[in-house]
Amino acid sequence: MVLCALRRQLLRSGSRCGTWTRLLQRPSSGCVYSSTDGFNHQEIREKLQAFPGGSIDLLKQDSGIAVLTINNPSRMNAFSGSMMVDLEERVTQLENWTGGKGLIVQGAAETFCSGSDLNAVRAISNPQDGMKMCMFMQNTLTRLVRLPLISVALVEGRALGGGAELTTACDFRLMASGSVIQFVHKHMGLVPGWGGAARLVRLVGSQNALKLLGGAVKVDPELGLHIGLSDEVLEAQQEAEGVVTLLQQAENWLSRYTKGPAPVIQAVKKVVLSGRELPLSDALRTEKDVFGTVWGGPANLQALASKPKHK
Ligand SMILES: CC[C@@H](C(=O)O)C(=O)SCCNC(=O)CCNC(=O)[C@H](O)C(C)(C)COP(=O)(O)OP(=O)(O)OC[C@H]1O[C@@H](n2cnc3c(N)ncnc32)[C@H](O)[C@@H]1OP(=O)(O)O
Repeated sequence: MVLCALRRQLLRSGSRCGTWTRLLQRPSSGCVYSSTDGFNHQEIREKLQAFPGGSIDLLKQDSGIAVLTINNPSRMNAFSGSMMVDLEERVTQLENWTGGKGLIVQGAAETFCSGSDLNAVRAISNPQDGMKMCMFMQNTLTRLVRLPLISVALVEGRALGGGAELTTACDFRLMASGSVIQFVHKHMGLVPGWGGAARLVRLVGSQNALKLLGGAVKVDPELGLHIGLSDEVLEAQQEAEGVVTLLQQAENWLSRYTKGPAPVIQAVKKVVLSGRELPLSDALRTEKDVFGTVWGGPANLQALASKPKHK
């Protein structure tokens, strides 16, 4: 669906790869659904705002790593309607962050996210509203995936339903010991609708995805590592100066991949993203375009002047 929509968009506008490059530069235009699909962005925003509670908090740090916190602890960080709108706004802020390199998505109060707020879900349980919410969240999470930042979901406690789907919208998942990712949709008489199934298949393969969705399997850190859903298990750590929090551990893990100037790290994410999402010939052309943005750039010239040895 994502690729089809993307290809439709590319074909509509002529030069396919040039357009994809523009999408990478202005990812907010890379939504899956638009008015041509009958999607009325303003209408669904207003509907969602009618279900308030909680917040999505963004902290942009000088290190170039931002922390996005799903914050609704009294409901195990379930997504209220206003939090869905908040998330979209935070993603817009991140798209415009020229100095950004990395992103950590976490839940408040030692748990990740228990999916949609069931109170809001009950109120919009008719098919029309459900489809609108689904398109809104797919657009937002697709834009999250396509941020030019290397992203990590820090999973502590439970990531259930839409919370499990959110973890798949990040490049990496770090699972704290004792944490669980569970696609509980089947138990709710549903399938994922925020793009989580499509992304899961790409992450763990269709066999594993069928098992996780069909069995509503509880994925603990060990199973997560085994099937490639999780990239690392984080344990509570003690250091001479005190406890190293899970967030600090996640930042240390991510900073291995975000050292260097923002334009170079963003270019890294863009070439990997196009390789992940596009057919090979289109991905190669995009890689050429992104290469052109760093070739002869300040970091490249500085590296050439310093006669580097990569020992
Ligand atoms: C398309 C829909 C789909 C999606 O978006 O993709 C979904 O996400 S549907 C939602 C899927 N999630 C769930 O079904 C989670 C249901 N909740 C639970 O299973 C449990 O609450 C828990 C998350 C496993 C935690 O259990 P426990 O530790 O025993 O705590 P409590 O049950 O007492 O929860 C504390 C408090 O939080 C409220 N809560 C939890 N999850 C939600 C939620 N998704 N929506 C609304 N409220 C939620 C729970 O009701 C408790 O509130 P109080 O009773 O007022 O204390």
